[in-house]
Amino acid sequence: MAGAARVLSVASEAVPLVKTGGLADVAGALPAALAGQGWDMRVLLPAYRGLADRLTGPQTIWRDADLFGGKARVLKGTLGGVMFLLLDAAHLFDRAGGPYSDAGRDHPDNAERFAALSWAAAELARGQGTDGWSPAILHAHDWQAGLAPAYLRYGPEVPVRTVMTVHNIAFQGIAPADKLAGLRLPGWTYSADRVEYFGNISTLKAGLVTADAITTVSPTYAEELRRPDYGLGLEGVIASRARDLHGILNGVDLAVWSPERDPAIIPYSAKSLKGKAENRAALAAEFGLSPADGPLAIVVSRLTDQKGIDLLAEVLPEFISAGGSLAVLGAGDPALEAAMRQAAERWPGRVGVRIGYDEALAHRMFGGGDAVLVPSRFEPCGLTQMYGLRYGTIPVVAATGGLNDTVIGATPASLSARAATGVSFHPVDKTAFAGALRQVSRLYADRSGWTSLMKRAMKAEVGWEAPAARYADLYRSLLP
Ligand SMILES: Nc1ncnc2c1ncn2[C@@H]1O[C@H](COP(=O)(O)OP(=O)(O)O[C@H]2O[C@H](CO)[C@@H](O)[C@H](O)[C@H]2O)[C@@H](O)[C@H]1O
Repeated sequence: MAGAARVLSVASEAVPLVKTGGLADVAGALPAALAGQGWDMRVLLPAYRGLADRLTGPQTIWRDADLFGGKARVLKGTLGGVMFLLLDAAHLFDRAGGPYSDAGRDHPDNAERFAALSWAAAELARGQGTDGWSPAILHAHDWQAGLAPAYLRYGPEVPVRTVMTVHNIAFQGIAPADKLAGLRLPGWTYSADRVEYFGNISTLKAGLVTADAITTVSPTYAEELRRPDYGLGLEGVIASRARDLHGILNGVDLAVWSPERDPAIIPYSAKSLKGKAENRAALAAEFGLSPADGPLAIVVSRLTDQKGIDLLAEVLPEFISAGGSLAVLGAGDPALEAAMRQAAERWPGRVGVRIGYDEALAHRMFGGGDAVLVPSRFEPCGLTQMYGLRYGTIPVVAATGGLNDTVIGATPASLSARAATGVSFHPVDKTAFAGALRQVSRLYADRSGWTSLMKRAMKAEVGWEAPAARYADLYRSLLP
């Protein structure tokens, strides 16, 4: 590359600073991978409470006396080799709770909070930073950054190209129409081909109609998004931009997710699987399980409808009576949390549940589990099935979205061709899921067949190198 091209990536969460889900994994690891391939990357995030203290050598590079109702500045600093920019605006981000909610209730001013993030991104893209750095490309992630390409498009022209990535179209950044001026959108943008969406404003739609290119996180999801049952109201917008839409699979950060060097577990590899058995015993003990002869399955997930956790509750009786055991880590919908707790009470020693969010425990679960269950109704990409591949924790997935693109389901043909890396089922319902679990129990009973399956899974390419190269190609295609 002639001189490192500059890219400003904008998101509401990114590892290692703040994470509530897969968006953070991607918004943190993709820029790091691209920086490794020679791109000059910066990642803009809100400075939620306490975050600014974690940057090394923070420097102020932008100030605003009134950013949606208060003083703001952008701090620049590095962390883990990545250049982060933090939008420090106490009236918007220095508060109790998580990035989006506190005690289960959304922050009431989320529209303004993330409009402010997008506004600051657009200002930096316009060269307003005081350190002389301005990007050639602005890369916006999900609805929280959707207004950034819109502010650029609807304001004075600048030579900055924009990319909008959809990690989950179910979150659309809906705000009431009367917030238009409050969100600094000109009146004329309230039309069906701009930010208006069924009588409201959608910040995701704003990004989708204004960005130069759109990406989503798997080829199958890119196809699915054109259909009403997956596009969830935005299918028309997606279809109208089909030529600019790219499905690029996520990767896994192999520095964090590799059984050979994971400090949370006893290390093992495809060549030496001994540690896996020790991790399994430790995991069973940690969850108070005494597994029978069948597989020890794990679930690490938000407990929501999207993730098909209600189906899990329905198929458990048969799986348990066939000798399976289950360890669940997750949080989310109170009814699904309760269903998981009930399962643990009903099958003590066979089902163990931890409600909460625990990164280290997630590592121990992938280290010790035999199979990871991902029965999602829709899944833009999904990361846990890829962790499963890496750790030889066989993914059992619904054949949708990225699950379909990353796991080769076991069939007589794929098994005899030695291509299978997991088990997949379709349609996403109780009957098909139960059938998949029967298949898992059968495959597991054949110990040498299961070991071959594990070894093959562990060799699947799931790192960031190839996906980052695809983003790099896309960026290059946009540059003048
Ligand atoms: N209780 C818990 N404790 C510890 N860790 C937990 C946890 N619950 C979840 N996690 C972790 O959070 C991440 C979840 O990522 P996913 O990609 O599976 O789904 P998510 O729906 O959040 O992401 C959305 O964005 C990503 C990124 O593009 C897409 O892959 C995905 O399909 C889309 O729905 C994983 O790293 C997982 O290990």
